[in-house]
This record gives sequence, structure tokens and C-alpha cells, in this order.
Amino acid sequence: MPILQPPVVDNPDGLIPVNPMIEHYMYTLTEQFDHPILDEMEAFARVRNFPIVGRLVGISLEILAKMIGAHRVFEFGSGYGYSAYWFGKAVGPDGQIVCTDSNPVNQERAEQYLAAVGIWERVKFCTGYAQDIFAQTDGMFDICYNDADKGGYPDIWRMAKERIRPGGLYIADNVLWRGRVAVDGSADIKPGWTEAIREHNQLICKDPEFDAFINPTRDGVIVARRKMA
Ligand SMILES: C[S@@+](CC[C@H](N)C(=O)[O-])C[C@H]1O[C@@H](n2cnc3c(N)ncnc32)[C@H](O)[C@@H]1O
Repeated sequence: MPILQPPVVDNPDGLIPVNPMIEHYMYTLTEQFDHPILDEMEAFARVRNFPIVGRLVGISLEILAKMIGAHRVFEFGSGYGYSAYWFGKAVGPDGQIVCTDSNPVNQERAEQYLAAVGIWERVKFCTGYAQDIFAQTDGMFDICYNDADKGGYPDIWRMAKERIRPGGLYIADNVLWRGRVAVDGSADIKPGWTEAIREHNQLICKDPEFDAFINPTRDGVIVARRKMA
């Protein structure tokens, strides 16, 4: 178990959806997922302050993917492969995760980690703008996972929703944005991002072709299932 102490949390507005002590408790129940490479990936994120999705959400990604028998996943914003680690375990040897990231250094790091756990051959990692790569990639997906820059969330939803198979999932991280979506006037990281996330969440929750819910763990994860025809 890499972290036994409760995390120090930057929460100036007091808006974090789930009490960090409760998340810490949940974290203590994840020991069966321990793996030396996973620990390394998490340690790297702590040292570099890199915004990985985290173990609690990672586990939910793997389980959701297994529950729908996912084989093909598209990730908007893969970082160095932490979320792909979880999807990679779920899709099995014949599965594929299309990873995207604008920073080529992340691809190199993802290859090191994911090769070490035997998942790299399931990954097609494309460096560039995720929305362009998606448009250039053919076919339908079992899961489209969105963790890119938040200003692009509404457009990513619009493009992704058409290419999720019936029964498949759209999943997006950070949809509660440390609680900023729930209050007016919070200081934002980048202008317009809170508004973009709000629009994104509204679009999804009003879409008649999908059923959706938000898991408030960590920074909030929306899960939307495309209804069967
Ligand atoms: C929050 S991190 C992704 C973390 C990753 N999903 C995980 O859990 O480990 C976002 C990453 O997406 C990349 N990114 C953001 N917007 C992007 C875009 N539109 N196209 C490609 N990469 C993008 C950033 O470079 C960053 O590495």
C-alpha cells in the first residue's frame, strides 16, 4: 500500500465532493490491486504533481469496462498511460486502447510502464490533438474516455457520442471540478473551464440516447451508457 497517511488536500473553498478521510478509507481497501508498476506510476504522479485519475477511479474504469465486455476504448488525454493501465487490464489480449496525448514525452513513459505489465501491445498511442486523432480514427468504440483539457469537453462529448456502440459507455473525469460546478464565482484554473464542464454535464444528462450518472469519487466521474436501439 503506497500511501498509508491521509492525503494533504488543497481545498481552499471547502468544495471537494467527498471527504478526503473517506476517500482515504476507500483507498485502504484497494490492496488487491497493488502492483509494483502501478505503485511506480502513482509515485511519479505524486512527485511531479501530474493529474492522473487515481486508484479509486482507475479501479472503477477497469470494472466498468469488464462489465460491458469492452474491447475497444478511445482515450482523449492519456497522460503517461495511467488510465490506460486500467482499461488495458480489462480489454484482454485482443483488445485495443487508442491513447492520445499532445506531449510526446508522455508516450515514451507510457510505453515503459505499460510494456512492463504486458499491456503495451494492446495500446495504439498517438501523439497530437486528441480531437483530430479521433476524427482520423475509424470505427465504433465500446468506451470513449475523456480526460483532456476541460474547455473542449462539450465538443468531445458531441463527437464521441455518435461513435459509442449501443450499450457502450462515455466516461469523463473531473466533471465536478473540485466543486466549482456547484457554486458561482469560484476562481477557475483557466477561464471558461467551469462553464464548459457545466455545459458538458447538461448535454449528457439531457441526452435522450443516453442514461447517465455522476460518481462523486475524487473529482467526479460521469458515466453515460448509450441506450440499446
Ligand atoms: C488529466 S491528464 C490525463 C491523465 C490520464 N487520463 C490518467 O488518468 O493518467 C490530461 C492529459 O491530456 C493531455 N491533453 C489535454 N488536452 C488534450 C488534447 N485536446 N489533445 C491531446 N492531449 C491533451 C495533457 O497533455 C495531459 O497529459
